[in-house]
Amino acid sequence: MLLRPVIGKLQHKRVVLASSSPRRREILSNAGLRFEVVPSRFKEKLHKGSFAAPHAYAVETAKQKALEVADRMHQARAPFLGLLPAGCPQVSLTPVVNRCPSQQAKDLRAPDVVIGADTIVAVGGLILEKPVDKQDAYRMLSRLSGKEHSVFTGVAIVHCCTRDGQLDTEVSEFYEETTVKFSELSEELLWEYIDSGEPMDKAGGYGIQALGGMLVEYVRGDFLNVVGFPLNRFCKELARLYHAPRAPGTPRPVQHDSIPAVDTFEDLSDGEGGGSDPAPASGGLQAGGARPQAPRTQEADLNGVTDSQPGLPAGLLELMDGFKASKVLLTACKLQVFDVLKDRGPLSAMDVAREIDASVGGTARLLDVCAALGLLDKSDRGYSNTETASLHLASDGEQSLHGLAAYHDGPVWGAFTHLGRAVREGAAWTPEPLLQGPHKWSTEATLQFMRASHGLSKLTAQHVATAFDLSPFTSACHLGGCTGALAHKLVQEYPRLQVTVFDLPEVIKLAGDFQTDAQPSERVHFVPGDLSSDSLPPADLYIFCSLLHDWPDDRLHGLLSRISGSCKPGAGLLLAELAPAEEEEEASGAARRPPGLRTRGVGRRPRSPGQYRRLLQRLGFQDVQAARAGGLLHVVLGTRAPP
Ligand SMILES: O=c1[nH]cc([C@@H]2O[C@H](COP(=O)(O)OP(=O)(O)OP(=O)(O)O)[C@@H](O)[C@H]2O)c(=O)[nH]1
Repeated sequence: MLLRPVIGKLQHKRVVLASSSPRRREILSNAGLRFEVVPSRFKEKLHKGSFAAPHAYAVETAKQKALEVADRMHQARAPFLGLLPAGCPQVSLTPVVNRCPSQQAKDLRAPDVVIGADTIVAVGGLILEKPVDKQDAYRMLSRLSGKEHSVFTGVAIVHCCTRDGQLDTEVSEFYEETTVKFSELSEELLWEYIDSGEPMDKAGGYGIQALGGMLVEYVRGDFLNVVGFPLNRFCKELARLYHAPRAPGTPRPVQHDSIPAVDTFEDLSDGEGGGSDPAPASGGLQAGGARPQAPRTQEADLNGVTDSQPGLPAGLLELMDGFKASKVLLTACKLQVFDVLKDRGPLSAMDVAREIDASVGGTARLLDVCAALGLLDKSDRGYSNTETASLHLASDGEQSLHGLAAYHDGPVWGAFTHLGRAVREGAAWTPEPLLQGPHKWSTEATLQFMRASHGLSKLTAQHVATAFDLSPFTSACHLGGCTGALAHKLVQEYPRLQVTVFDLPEVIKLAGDFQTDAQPSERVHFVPGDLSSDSLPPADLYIFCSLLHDWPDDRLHGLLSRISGSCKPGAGLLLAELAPAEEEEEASGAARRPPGLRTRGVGRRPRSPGQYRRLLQRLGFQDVQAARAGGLLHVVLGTRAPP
């Protein structure tokens, strides 16, 4: 695999993307880079007039963004130290395996590499950034109408290391220019576009990757550079940094004791360290088990002197104390910290303590750790939610995962607290209510499970519904469809589609509590039943979502062959299941997999799309295709062949 070695250069490092841009995150994760996201707080207000050229402004802003994050992460190590027992080494509180997609918690290791970027549009001597309001977007877009302009993205790659408690950084920076020509835009088109809301968080007021693409006559240069990150140039820069032959006596380009010497990279073959090898990130842990960092042997230190001491087992230490960060997050959710701060921050610790009815000292400590984990922002004026916290950790809102947090803090935490007993007795690693079987679930236990499932389904529904064009189907049945979150998304997307939600009677009875639309769709029907024993409602598309990944093979084969047997030729089977850890990490370093809702423990490794494809083909399905759904799931669709 020739593509991987370049990105693979960063594989064993703690890489941080200092950007809130979802586009940058996607570009880099699609390229297989593993990283965390810590948005920069650097205010983009450098004096433009003091730069000789627009690109210099973009590069300097990118650099300041990255340095601010490197510095903050370095500072943020302090609040954790008090949490560790005396004599405990300074290790991460958060194992990679527990990182939720958007929480990107910080840990105690300083980052190895921080990447910052800034995209601007330059036209007629002016620099355009993101519009501040609609009028500003109008001014920008009318300036671009009918003309060519340049898009510059400045990028800074900051290598960090800590010496005697001080942060040392070394910056590589570059920029890329792309020329874009707009068609003449009528007033009507302009306002329609502005009213779509798309321009507001985009440099120059347009998104070339979406509706804005319709305004563009041609592009000269790297398209991804316009979208926000010049991937091609970035890879060349990595290759230059890590491959460049060193003239005798010249310093190594990267001065960091956790980055292998240039010579080491030069020797890497594809199979060894170039990225196709699912070796762990530095000190990181993969779902399914600890993979301690390989001991460091002959690496160069700052002065080029080799150090033959073996490295510390950072991965193991992370694994040992990672649960603390989870508990901090779950506790803050349970105490409604993120609800109190939503739309109201910054608030002092005292104000928050009053609202959550807790001690001031205890609250201040909790808030500090949340800030160090990247869940809250802390300033002189107090604490406020990060965007992620407001979006996913407050209890209201379309993308809230509050229910999932409560489920983990309650039944899942309980099950894992008694893991030793479960192992001794050979019991499943399963929350007590699920263990007893659905007919024994209390209403509250069922509701708690459904809240967790509902949050996760709402988050993934759009991706699943649109991974393939399902418009040829007129009836679908979501098996284990729980609250109907996916069903409602499907009927929104496909106006001809009728969807049946099939789930246990206990679940269906309570599903009505989760309907938020004033007018629930008449095209969604709920049917109670048991997958393993009852006959399935007729449909020309059957769907499973996040249900089967940890089922044993025999049970899975049994169920799918029953479905295959009852499908008419041409009927579809769509499986949207968790991607295996290494695949998901390849696709998205930032989007790490949260524990599956129906995971019976942390046991079975999810199947790959190839495994599902082969299984479906064996069961009589043809034209089996696979697609990725939002970094977390992969979706496989097959059509029943004539017998
Ligand atoms: O065609 C497109 N052009 C630009 C974009 C997006 O625009 C923004 C540019 O803003 P900036 O570089 O300041 O980055 P931010 O979003 O503020 O994130 P940081 O946290 O890194 O400052 C960028 O998101 C581009 O992706 C686009 O989407 N399409």
